[in-house]
Amino acid sequence: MTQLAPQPSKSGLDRRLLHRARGASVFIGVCAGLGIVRTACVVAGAWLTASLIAGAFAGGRGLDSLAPQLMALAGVLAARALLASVQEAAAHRASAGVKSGLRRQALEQLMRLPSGKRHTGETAALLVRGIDALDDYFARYLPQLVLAVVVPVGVLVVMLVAYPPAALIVLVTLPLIPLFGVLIGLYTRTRAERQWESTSHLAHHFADLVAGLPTLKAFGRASKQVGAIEVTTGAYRRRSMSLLRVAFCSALVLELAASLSVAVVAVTVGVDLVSPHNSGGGMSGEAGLQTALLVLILAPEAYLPLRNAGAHYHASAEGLAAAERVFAILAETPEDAEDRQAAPAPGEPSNPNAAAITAARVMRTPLGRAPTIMFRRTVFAYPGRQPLPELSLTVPAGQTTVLTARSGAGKSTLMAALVGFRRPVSGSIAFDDTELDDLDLAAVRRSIAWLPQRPVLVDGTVAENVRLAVPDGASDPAVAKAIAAAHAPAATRTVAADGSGLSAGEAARVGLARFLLRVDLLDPPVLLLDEPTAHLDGDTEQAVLDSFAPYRDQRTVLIASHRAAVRAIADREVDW
Ligand SMILES: Nc1ncnc2c1ncn2[C@@H]1O[C@H](COP(=O)(O)OP(=O)(O)OP(=O)(O)O)[C@@H](O)[C@H]1O
Repeated sequence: MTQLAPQPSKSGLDRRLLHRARGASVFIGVCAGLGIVRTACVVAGAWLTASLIAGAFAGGRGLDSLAPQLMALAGVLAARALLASVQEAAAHRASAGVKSGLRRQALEQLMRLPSGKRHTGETAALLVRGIDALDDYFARYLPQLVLAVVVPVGVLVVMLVAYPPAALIVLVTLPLIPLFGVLIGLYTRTRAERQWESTSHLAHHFADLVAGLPTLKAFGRASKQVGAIEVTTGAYRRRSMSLLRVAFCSALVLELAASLSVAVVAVTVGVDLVSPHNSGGGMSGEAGLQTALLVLILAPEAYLPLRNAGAHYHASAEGLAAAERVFAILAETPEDAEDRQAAPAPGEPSNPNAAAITAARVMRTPLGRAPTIMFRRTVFAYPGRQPLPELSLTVPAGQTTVLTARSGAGKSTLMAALVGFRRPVSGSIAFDDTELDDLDLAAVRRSIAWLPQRPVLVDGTVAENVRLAVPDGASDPAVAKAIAAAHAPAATRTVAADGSGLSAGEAARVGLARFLLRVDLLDPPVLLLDEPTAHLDGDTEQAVLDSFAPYRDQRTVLIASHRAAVRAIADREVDW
């Protein structure tokens, strides 16, 4: 089983994030390049400012002789501003690329994993707001982190040449900033995780509440939810404030450490300037003042990027916590997801063959024409429930088999297992003589048309809903043919995702039209229909079954139904 627990990045540089993000290494290279130019600008700006002030005050030079230096200083300041905006633009571009890449990978992975117990609201919050929060990491923290390496080194080298005692003080005090930063960061990380938990919980709660609002109103319970929302939002507020508190305190600590260090440098330089013989620094006259000013201007610049990196780390903590969860999804295998959704309750049997089955999985060709389907001593189990009774069943090739077992016996579960959305905890499922676990699941799914008991609808027209049957889309005439055969509502009628706008029978017929379109266009050899006529009146049911008759020919058809009209078309009925 894959480790799903978050793995904190100790360095503040999340390697998995950079590895996953295509173009991130180019971005870091650009940041480093810009950082070197920026360091040169910082040093040049400091040197020009120092020589201007020293020239004017100690050298007594006029505006005419200082004009070239003033022009150069203006040029350096303009270049610095330009660099900052280029860096900002590059950072936002890189961040947008990383975010869309992560979203795409996560969505593709979610499509590959079996539908399970993942909460829609929580997943939506993770993929939208969570990934958006990475902006702070890529657009702010990462560039500062690169600057925090490049700028202090450049500044230290210049200070070492200009005035070694100040360089020594900066060298000794500079590590205090990252040290405090790491200590505070470790503390913040847990809080950021908790904060993200609150965000997910809130999103999940709201999504559930909105979905269930009609039912709550019908039972007069809607107003009671106000209290529950107050509790959830209260927890969210408290955690946000606690995270902000830590962020403010951390900024204060880093600011204090940097200010005290600069003060020590200033005192040393000041003392040396006043009494040059005391330290042997030889700071006197215009040159001495220029050196002193250069050191005083450069000293805060050495600490600034580190302080900024510390501050931006807090802003990026939420994005990093969300990224951990995205990585957990990306690391998940279909077996993990199934374990999560079908883990046997304590005391229930587990599937001892699971590891062997996974290891032996091989890619085979799609199913042959109308295969025989066999369930051999198959047991399904849902978490916290008694396993369903063991089932052995043969669905003969090219025939229509109707399952008439009682409600709750496991008919829908069995169909979901044939398309790989459920795995038995013991026993096996085979198409002809090949076990499902030895077949390529994607190919198996292409060979099956499945009409679930409650077809999923999306916001849009009936035609758009029907067209979802095939990945590559379908022509208007093909959609119209399927709609007519299923006696579904007009193609232009609008449908809401919750089914409102259509009666239950009409929604079922939209699902049926989608199913028939898939059969028409993909010609799958296996058809699974779960209660296809449950909401239809007798006449419509008969008309739908008549339209369906040609599709049954030469295919292995499995239908779950108790309806007499459906049972009448069966070659075989099975009850258990
Ligand atoms: N997601 C789930 N979590 C927990 N238990 C489940 C889940 N889905 C189904 N079950 C349980 O598994 C059993 C079989 O359910 P299933 O829907 O397969 O039965 P069915 O024969 O299709 O029922 P019906 O004829 O009413 O549609 C039931 O007891 C049901 O409560």
